Amino acid sequence: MSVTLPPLFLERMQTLLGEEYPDFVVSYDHPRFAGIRINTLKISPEAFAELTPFELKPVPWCETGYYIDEGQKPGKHPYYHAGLYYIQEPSAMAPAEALDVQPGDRVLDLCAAPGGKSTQIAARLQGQGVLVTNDISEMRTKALAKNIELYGVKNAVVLNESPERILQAFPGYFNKILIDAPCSGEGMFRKDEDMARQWEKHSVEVCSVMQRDILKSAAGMLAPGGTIVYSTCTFAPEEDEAQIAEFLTLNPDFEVVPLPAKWGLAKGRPDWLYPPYMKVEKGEYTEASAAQTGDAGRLWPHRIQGEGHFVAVLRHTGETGQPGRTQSRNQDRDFSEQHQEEQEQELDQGSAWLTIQPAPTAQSALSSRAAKDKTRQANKGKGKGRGRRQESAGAGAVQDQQELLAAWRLFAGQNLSDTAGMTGYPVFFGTNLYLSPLTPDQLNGLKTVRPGWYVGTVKNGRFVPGQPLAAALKPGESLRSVQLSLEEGEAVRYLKGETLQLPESRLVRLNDSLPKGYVLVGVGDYSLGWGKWQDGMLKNEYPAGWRWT
Ligand SMILES: C[S@@+](CC[C@H](N)C(=O)[O-])C[C@H]1O[C@@H](n2cnc3c(N)ncnc32)[C@H](O)[C@@H]1O
Repeated sequence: MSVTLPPLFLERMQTLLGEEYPDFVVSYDHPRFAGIRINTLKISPEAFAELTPFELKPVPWCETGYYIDEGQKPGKHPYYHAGLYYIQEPSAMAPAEALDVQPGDRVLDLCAAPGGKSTQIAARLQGQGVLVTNDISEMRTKALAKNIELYGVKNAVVLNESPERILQAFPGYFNKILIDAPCSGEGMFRKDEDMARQWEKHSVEVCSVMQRDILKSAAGMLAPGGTIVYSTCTFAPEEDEAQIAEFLTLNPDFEVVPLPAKWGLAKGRPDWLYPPYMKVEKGEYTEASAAQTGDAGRLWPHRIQGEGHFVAVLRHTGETGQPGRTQSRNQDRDFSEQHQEEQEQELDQGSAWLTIQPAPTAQSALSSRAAKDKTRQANKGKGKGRGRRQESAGAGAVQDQQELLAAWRLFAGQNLSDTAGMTGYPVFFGTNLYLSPLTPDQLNGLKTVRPGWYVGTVKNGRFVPGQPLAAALKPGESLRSVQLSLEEGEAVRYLKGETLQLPESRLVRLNDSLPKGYVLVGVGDYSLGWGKWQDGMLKNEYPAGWRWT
């Protein structure tokens, strides 16, 4: 066996798996499986198949997932920097698929860093609805925020909170919740030998306690009729079936939705709820709850091509639209419908939701009465306090915010086409402007890493567009764009931060825009970042922290 596995782990797996055990153990001698998932916010799987440099083989349980051969370097390609795919272990693609996210849903990803499943959820939302993505680890939320930005997600809020505190802000709010729980990681041993070295029986017990608490908070945040997907990358029944059996015993208004009996997915194991080494008395769970754990799914490394996962789909049996089980602020019927209605009502009442229509000229952007009125409305009540990291907005700050919005409108008018979908609640962090799918009040008091889509900031009185703005735009949405070549190494030179010589004839210009100014730079049709063109030179605006090294 190429991986050294903890003896106690092997002993327990032998007890559990019996006749299947030899196949399970032999699977650790095989090479691990690597995969990529196509980011459909940027490209369709069909279009990617036309340009891919990799040999692709479909992952059966994920329409956008593909196996790639070990040894290929998908992280070292300009298409990776264009956010065309996420590098993801194939069995880890199953939980977000099981959540069956639809455009317009309100989704919470509670244990989300570094963002594999959040980017998958965002692609399913297609920019409609809300994704609140959270992780308790401040350090890990940095990678999460970067991935949300790289993959061109416009409608996500990134939090660094405990589930209990999110529950206080969002009781009964979400119709889909993913808990990709912290776990003892037994399914990671082949991929990451450190996990095997750090495993000890104790970690199963510690993780079980965390998982129970997270499930409890999630139940309180789910709207009637909603769905929670609970997943782990471990095989220990204490962290898998036992969590589900206990949850159902405590929450009889939930049921397990069976996973499809195909693709080599195995069923959950109710018979593992009382193995000799687990400290539970028979009868701890109701019979119905115990039986339902059989409808959960297990991905085994000796049965499928992947490292292993446990997935349970928990559906609240209450009717969507009925008064909530919790004191929900939002007991609604159809989420996309409601979200749209709320926005329209707010617009009617002249309140905060903002649709930035790029203004045709500088003058009209600044003098537009309507724009000024809306700005005033957008800033109403801003002094009441917001996300912990947000600046408190005194009179000076409100003035700054009005100037920031005016600068943004001016930038949008001079640089973006009217096909660019620029909508959201304006949220200000100092001089940084975000467009958020949630109101500032909804984020009030929460430790917010990104309140929404970062569009830019003001420096020396001028609007400087953000990298996430570029990452989420398509070439036709910017008045100036350029397609750099892959073969001649232009794209890599841009990604390394070089200034490029570029004749004016290479610029694609819309609406008679002048050549001088911000240019959306792409590899082929897929945006990478900003450049500034003047006199045959493309000045590089790709951020230092994102560069190709
Ligand atoms: C399995 S990893 C998540 C992987 C992620 N879903 C993905 O697909 O990229 C589990 C995460 O849970 C986070 N975590 C641990 N305890 C937590 C808690 N109480 N609330 C929220 N997140 C927690 C960890 O920091 C870790 O990033």
